[in-house]
Amino acid sequence: MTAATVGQVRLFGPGALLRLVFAGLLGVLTEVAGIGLVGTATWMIVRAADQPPLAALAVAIAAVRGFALVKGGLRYAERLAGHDAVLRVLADLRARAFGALARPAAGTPAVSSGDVLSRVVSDVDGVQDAVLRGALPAGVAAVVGLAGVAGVALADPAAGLVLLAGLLLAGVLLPWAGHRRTPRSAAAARGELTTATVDVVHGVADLAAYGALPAALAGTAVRARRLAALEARAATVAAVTGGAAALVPAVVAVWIAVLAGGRAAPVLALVALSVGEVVVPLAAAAVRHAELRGGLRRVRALIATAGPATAGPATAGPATAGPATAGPATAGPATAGPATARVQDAAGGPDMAGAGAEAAVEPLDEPVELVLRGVTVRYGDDLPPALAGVDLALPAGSRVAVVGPSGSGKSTLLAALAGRVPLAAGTVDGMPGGVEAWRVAGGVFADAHVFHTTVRDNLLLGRGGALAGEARLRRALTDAGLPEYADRLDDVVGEDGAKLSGGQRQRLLLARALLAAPPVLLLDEPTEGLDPAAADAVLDTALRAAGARTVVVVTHRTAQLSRFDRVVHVEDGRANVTATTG
Ligand SMILES: Nc1ncnc2c1ncn2[C@@H]1O[C@H](COP(=O)(O)OP(=O)(O)OP(=O)(O)O)[C@@H](O)[C@H]1O
Repeated sequence: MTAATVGQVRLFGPGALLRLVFAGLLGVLTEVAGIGLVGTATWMIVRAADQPPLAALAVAIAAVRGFALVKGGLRYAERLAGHDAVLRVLADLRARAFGALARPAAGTPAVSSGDVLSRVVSDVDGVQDAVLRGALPAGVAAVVGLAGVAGVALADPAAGLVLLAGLLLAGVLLPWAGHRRTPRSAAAARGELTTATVDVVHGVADLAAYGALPAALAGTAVRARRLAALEARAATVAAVTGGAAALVPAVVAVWIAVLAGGRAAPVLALVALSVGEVVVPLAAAAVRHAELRGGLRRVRALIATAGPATAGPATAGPATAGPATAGPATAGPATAGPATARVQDAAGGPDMAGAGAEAAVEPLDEPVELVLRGVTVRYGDDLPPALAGVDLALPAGSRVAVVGPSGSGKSTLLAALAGRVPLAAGTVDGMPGGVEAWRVAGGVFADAHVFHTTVRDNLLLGRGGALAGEARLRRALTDAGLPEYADRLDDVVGEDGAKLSGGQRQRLLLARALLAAPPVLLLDEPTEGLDPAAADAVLDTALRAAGARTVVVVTHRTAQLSRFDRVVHVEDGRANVTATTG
């Protein structure tokens, strides 16, 4: 998808444009009624000072009443028409955005669900602001401003010139300056933040299991602060330019009052003030438009990825929902990912050094013997125990297979060893003092998550985010049976490994666990998704790579059992240990 292709995507069709023009026309009439009201009322007050007969003021009195009534009615109609047009545009845009997501054209790059959330919700909603607070008021201001200048100039050319100068300053110069000074990257920053947040929420168990949660939260906080800083800057620019613009009509009115003199002066001054008020909101609207610009482009880019079947509903007129085959939608947050040291540096927050240092851990090298005594785990008071009084010794360096029917408690046993579930009764003895449980026992759990970031960053989670030499990363990948990614460390793997096959995803998780290398390596079905021969080969290399560490593997493959010293049979939350002959 080229920039030109994206640029050609129309956000609304001719039908919506007609409705918007109608709303704009009502807006112009509303403002004219307002200006007429102010002008007539001022003239009437000035004239009343001469104490003329009431009949001389009758027409003016009727006109004031008429303008006031008409203005209220027109304002209501204008709001109705404007919102109706915009809400139709939004409904249509959402349908097209969902259509593009449901049936993307061939070759469309994947967008993370967090980023999609940001595009479909806040970016599409931004169109409402862009139209109602930007395009419509700008159109109305242009027409009313020109008509106002012409009217005032007819009565007093010098006053007309002053008004023109004021309108150019408040309605063109200040909005232009505000537009230029507003940071453009807020929409992309918002997308990055939602992507990172969704990733952290989905991967929170893994982040906790590898002790990387504080760093990930710190990284997300940095993105949040960055977005807040961009929004604060935009708000400051809007306040400064909007405040300056608000002063202009008052100065213009005083100037015209002095310039015109006589009875016409108050009428001209107040009419000029009313015309000036129409352009004042444009300064804030320009800043808002600058903020929304990135979002609007992202919406266009998303719609441009629609496949041929989703050329949009009949009313949409998306002329170019054509073949989109290359390039990411926008400067997308493809590598938001968990907060590793590298990502944090890029984000540049002040507290990142601390978070990175906290994350820098080396694997524990001491041998550990864990012993479970009477361990009972319950997931709810009214539920039967998932583990019921399990006794199990895991000598240092032992190789233990855990087998049993589905739902028998195998994963819960691993969770108990890793300290991931509270024990209703019993103890896990042998944990070295002063060391977090995740550094002693960890690995691949049933709910393991692959982060929407690079292969490298996914592996580094297994080192608590600490930088590891490329050679170690490559060896972990090779040991886990994923050598094809040894030279692709910077490939982004998609949301929860969407760009990997099921088997590759599993091997990436295994590589992460091998790199973390805790003294007790827990692997919950690490070769799931591989064919039997590949599963056996990967298990062999993984067991070899684990060296002197204890390895506990949940497996359904009885053919693999000969590789273990002992087999734990789990049934209804109870464990029976048998030694193997292999
Ligand atoms: N978070 C949870 N909340 C409630 N019940 C749970 C939870 N996790 C597991 N259980 C229940 O605890 C029991 C043991 O589950 P566990 O996941 O340990 O079994 P498993 O042997 O690993 O199964 P599988 O081989 O299918 O993965 C099951 O009855 C399961 O329904």
